[in-house]
Amino acid sequence: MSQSRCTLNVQGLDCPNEVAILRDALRGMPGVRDLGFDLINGLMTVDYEAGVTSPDAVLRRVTEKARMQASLVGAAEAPGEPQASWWARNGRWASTAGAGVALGVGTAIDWLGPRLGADSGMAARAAVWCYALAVLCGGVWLYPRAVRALGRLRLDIDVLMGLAILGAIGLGQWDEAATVAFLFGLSESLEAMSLERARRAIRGLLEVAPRAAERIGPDGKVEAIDASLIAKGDRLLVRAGDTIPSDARIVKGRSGVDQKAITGESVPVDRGPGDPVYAGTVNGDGALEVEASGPVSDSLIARIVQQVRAAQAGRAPVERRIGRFAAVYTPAVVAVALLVLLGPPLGSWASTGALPAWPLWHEWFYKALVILVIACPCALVIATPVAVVSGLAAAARGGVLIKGGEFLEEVGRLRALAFDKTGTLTLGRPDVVEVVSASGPDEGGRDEVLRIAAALGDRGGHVLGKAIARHARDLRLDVPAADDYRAIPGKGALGTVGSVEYHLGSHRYIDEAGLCHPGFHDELGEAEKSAGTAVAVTASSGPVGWIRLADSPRPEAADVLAQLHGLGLRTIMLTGDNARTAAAMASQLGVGEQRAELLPADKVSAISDLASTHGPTGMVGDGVNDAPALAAAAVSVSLGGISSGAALETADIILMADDLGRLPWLIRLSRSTLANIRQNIVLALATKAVVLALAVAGRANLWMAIAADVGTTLVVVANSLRLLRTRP
Ligand SMILES: Nc1ncnc2c1ncn2[C@@H]1O[C@H](COP(=O)(O)OP(=O)(O)OP(=O)(O)O)[C@@H](O)[C@H]1O
Ligand SMILES: [Zn+2]
Repeated sequence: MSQSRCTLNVQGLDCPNEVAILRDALRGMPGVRDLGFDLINGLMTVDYEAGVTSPDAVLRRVTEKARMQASLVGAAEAPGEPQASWWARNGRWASTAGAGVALGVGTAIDWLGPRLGADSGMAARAAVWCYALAVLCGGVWLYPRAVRALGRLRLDIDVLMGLAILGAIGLGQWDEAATVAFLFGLSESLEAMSLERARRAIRGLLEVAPRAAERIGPDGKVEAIDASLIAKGDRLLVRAGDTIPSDARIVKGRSGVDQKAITGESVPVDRGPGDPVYAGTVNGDGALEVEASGPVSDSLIARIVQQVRAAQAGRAPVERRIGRFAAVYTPAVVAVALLVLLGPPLGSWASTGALPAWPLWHEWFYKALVILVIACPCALVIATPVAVVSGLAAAARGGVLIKGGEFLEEVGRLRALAFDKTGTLTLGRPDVVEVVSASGPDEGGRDEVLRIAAALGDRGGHVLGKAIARHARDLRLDVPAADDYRAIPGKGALGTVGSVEYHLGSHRYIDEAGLCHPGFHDELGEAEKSAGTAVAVTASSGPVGWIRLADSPRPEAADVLAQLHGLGLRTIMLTGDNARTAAAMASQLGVGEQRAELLPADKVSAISDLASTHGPTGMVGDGVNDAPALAAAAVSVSLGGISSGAALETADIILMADDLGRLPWLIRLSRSTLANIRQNIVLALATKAVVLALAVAGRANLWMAIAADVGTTLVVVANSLRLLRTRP
């Protein structure tokens, strides 16, 4: 039995209310493991045991038990506009408008009737009919849901509003009941509208790949096809200025390609035959002929969109905390309402032995109704998901892929950031700058050192070894094959060349292996003072020579580090390189702190050590050989998502471009998201507190309470959507 996942597009899934209904409907269903909800896109993901249940069974359960319209969404396919009926799309507005008109007419009759000399009794009756109509229209969506929620013994917004309307009618205040129904309908319509806007904005951000493509047939004829039909190996024509329809390799042509859709940076990158290009990126001035590397659904941009969707569906910790708060908040406010309703009469009963007369009850009952309305947690509950989703989408557009709301949240809380040196702070492309033979300064000795080092380097995947092998080949030396190759991570490597065992590695490594000689030791020590990294080459009989390699720092690194310091973060460089080289690089870049000569396991313990001294510590690496340290950090960031598939898998956050430039922006984005959530919560709570105080004092009426609730919800959503406009 295997774990599978399916996604359902559920109509009307935009409030925590529906989440509760769906959870109830699927509770206890055999084979259903876990549910995820994406309120912005109206999606529900279901993790289930294939073989025990199926997507169709889940879908049936949703339509039958939860009575909600739903459809299955293919994994790769974008959940496009749902095929909704006119009523599903415009029903809310229509019924709200109906309620508004009825309310307006009722108020007019109520007010003008007697003044125009009509029979006041008749005018009042006519007005009540209008109000009743408004109550009916404004609440058409509400009543069935309220009844269903009551059936499940849930006190949700629908029940609270239903009670408020019913209560007002019970008090004979038809005008109030009508106002509540109308305002509630209006709030739902406005909320649905602003969520739909958010939905569209996010879809627009992420769905950049074109839907059409031009395929070149074997006969050379060009045919227009739907992008979804592209298969691996198809020849495609990409005209100048066109968006590239799928990930591909260039066969013919040369052009500047704008990779903004993926990296967030609008700089044309020169691309020619053999180079990869990606779906969603924009071709410059040259026409290209490319060979598709797979269907559009496998493209990098599709994977990014899927990741962002999955991240949106997950719940950030703040969101969970708010959910827990709301679970306490609503019952607490309802308790206050009961207290306000029952406190005074019970008090007077205790002192006089009789319950007060009805007219007195009237006032308390009304107060209690107002408080019930305040008990709605909607503005509070919606505050976080919209902010998080907007933040995730803004990040994706800026070329930063964040795998979950929790990481977006966490990265703003970091106190320190550790960086791997090679490939992260440096370009990771070292060049050989000096070769010295232990046997003397003649050319033949130097070539021998290079040939042996290259033979070993060729066998392994270490950047230094590979750089040496490349250098030897550039010099047209013939590099022998090494046997019995073995790498010792963080130290070096050994192997036999022509039946002699050789070692290639750090000075520390050959010292520890007892392969160093006093004179060589001092010379190598001197060499280590110069820029770069010196690696020693030794045989079991003694030193052969050393090779010094230099790696240049990333051009943006110093500036990025300075900006991070400006944001109050500590920066630490972690490296396996020797202490001198590390110190030189650290001071050149302005890194706050550095730790050198670390073995891979030391990097992991360095992370936990930093976390205990500085607080939450993140780690930035290239995802190639620093996976354990990345996994140990509070948040891991890797760079170069566009050039290395590995980077996409290993970290929580991926800078798609092959540079560090977005790092300070990411921190700022995360902090503004957190600030945004805080503002929303403070605003929602403050409005509620004010209205609650007014209500208890008898100074608030129903429409005020609802208007405050609706107003806050709208302001909160609008405030969150501001994050979408955060650009690097
Ligand atoms: N396969 C190898 N070939 C040559 N030298 C090696 C090899 N493996 C390790 N070394 C030596 O050990 C040192 C530390 O290696 P390690 O791989 O931990 O760090 P690094 O990749 O150079 O730097 P960083 O830790 O910043 O990524 C290197 O500087 C090098 O001197
Ligand atoms: Zn030594």
